[in-house]
Amino acid sequence: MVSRIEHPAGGYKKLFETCEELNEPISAVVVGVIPEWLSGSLLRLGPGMFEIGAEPFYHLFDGQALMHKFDLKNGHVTYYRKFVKTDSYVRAMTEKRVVITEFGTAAYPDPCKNIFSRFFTYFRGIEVTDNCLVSVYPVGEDFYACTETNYITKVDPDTLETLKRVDLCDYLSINGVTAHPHIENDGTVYNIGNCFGKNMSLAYNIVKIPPTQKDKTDPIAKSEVIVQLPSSERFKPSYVHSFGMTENYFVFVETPVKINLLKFLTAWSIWGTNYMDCFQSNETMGTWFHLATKDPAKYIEHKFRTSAFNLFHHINSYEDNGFIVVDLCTWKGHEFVYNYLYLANLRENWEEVKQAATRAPQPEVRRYVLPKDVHKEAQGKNLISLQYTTATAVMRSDGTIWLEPEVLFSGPRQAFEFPQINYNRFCGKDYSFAYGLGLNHFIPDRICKLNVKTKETWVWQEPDSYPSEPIFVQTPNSAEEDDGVLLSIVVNPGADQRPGFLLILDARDLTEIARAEVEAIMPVTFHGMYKP
Ligand SMILES: CCCCCCCCCCCCCCCC(=O)OC/C=C(C)/C=C/C=C(C)/C=C/C1=C(C)CCCC1(C)C
Ligand SMILES: [Fe+2]
Repeated sequence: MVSRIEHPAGGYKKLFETCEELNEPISAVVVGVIPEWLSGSLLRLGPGMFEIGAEPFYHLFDGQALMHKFDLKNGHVTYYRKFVKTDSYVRAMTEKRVVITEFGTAAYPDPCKNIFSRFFTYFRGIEVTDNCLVSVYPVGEDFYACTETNYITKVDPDTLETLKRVDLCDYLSINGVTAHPHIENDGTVYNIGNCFGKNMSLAYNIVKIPPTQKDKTDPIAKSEVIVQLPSSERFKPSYVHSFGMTENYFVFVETPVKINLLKFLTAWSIWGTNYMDCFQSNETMGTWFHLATKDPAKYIEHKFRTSAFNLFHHINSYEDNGFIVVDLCTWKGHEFVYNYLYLANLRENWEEVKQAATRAPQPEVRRYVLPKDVHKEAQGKNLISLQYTTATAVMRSDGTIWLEPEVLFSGPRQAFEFPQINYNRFCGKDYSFAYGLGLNHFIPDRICKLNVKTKETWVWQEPDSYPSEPIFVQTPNSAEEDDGVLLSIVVNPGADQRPGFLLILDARDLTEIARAEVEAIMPVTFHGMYKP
């Protein structure tokens, strides 16, 4: 699953260039035959504007949200994209400068304002961004583009029009929620987010949004916090990007990448500070695993500990004979991986890109196994009796349970990231296959498949081609877990014609079924969904 390709031409730099939105969908040229049953839309989000006039954005997670759509119908394909008209975007367009502070770029006061109005803007504090460049997901019958703050933006999945901004703080006690909710087949949405409570009390709150209501009222109005998980440090919550869910449990991994709350809250009144400035690593805590039951939603007090890693994406979790199996895309160590994702670094020439990635935390796909029942008398023994894994959990004299993982995939500076599974059928259940985007020194250059039971791997890769997270779509009425297709947006900036395409792979062996090519280059996209 490691890359066989180098990138001396630096075509990946195009992933980080501003593009224009489209006035109408454009037709694609289809090579191959698209399955008849594949009728729907691939929706994806990412940054599309990397500067406002002469003011650059500095970090990969700062550019203004661009929503992409590939429509598939009767073997034909069209491509469309629009900027999401967030406050961040609209005000930047109006004032022709960065108005709202983004993840790694601070906004400055309007130089045209007089000293008094600048003074009052200062004391209003810095506004939290609604730049929803990370993903899109359904809530009831609606679709929301999101980042990780308290703002989500309702969009029309057909026209890509921006409909309204929703402030989750109006309904829930949270400061933000992840862009990786879990969605059950009936439409129930679960998510997790930081909550900086009253008296500086800190917790991670799990929230539940019910499915479509009989009376057609907005399900978000009925959302609630169902359980609180404690923070390892009083004033420093950890950064949380995703969480795990089995049939009966929530799994939350608390990593050593911390938000310094005092800095975060005070920084908001100091011009020039951004979100990235507020992170700091805890060099001694390692990583903590937390469990809670789903129904009734209740925190479980066991103290699961392991060595330090960064975690962005859970792959899947499931229960097996009294154990909880948790598969993760980890990055070893406590240094924040996002420190390596400044645009200046990603736009470097290939040799420099490789050099920088050598110093960064190293990726590894790992399986951790947590015992549901823990007995004090079992001190010093491995509590895991599942025959198929080498993962261990050992109770120590202080009552903590030390976890050691089984490595499912490891390659130097070769990440299996942006994982996907056959979600509708296998989320929370014993499963075999994970699909992912292969990062070569942080550059996405292949699509990978991993059999988590046998560790067998498959790869799709082409020279000078930069794919996105592969989304699995199941063949209707199929029995096999991997009977379906993978959809990925690929750019090949060196191509003479039609440098961007929708790639359709057979999920069984990653062979190409078809591609739908367009006369456009798409900047990087992070996450998205297939809407049948
Ligand atoms: C697709 C290829 C990309 C090329 C390089 C990728 C390298 C990947 C390395 C690891 C994987 C990382 C995955 C991250 C994916 C992603 O989509 O991240 C985007 C995240 C964003 C934009 C997060 C924004 C978060 C904000 C603004 C949070 C704000 C807050 C806090 C920091 C504290 C609590 C309050 C609040 C306001 C929520
Ligand atoms: Fe993510």
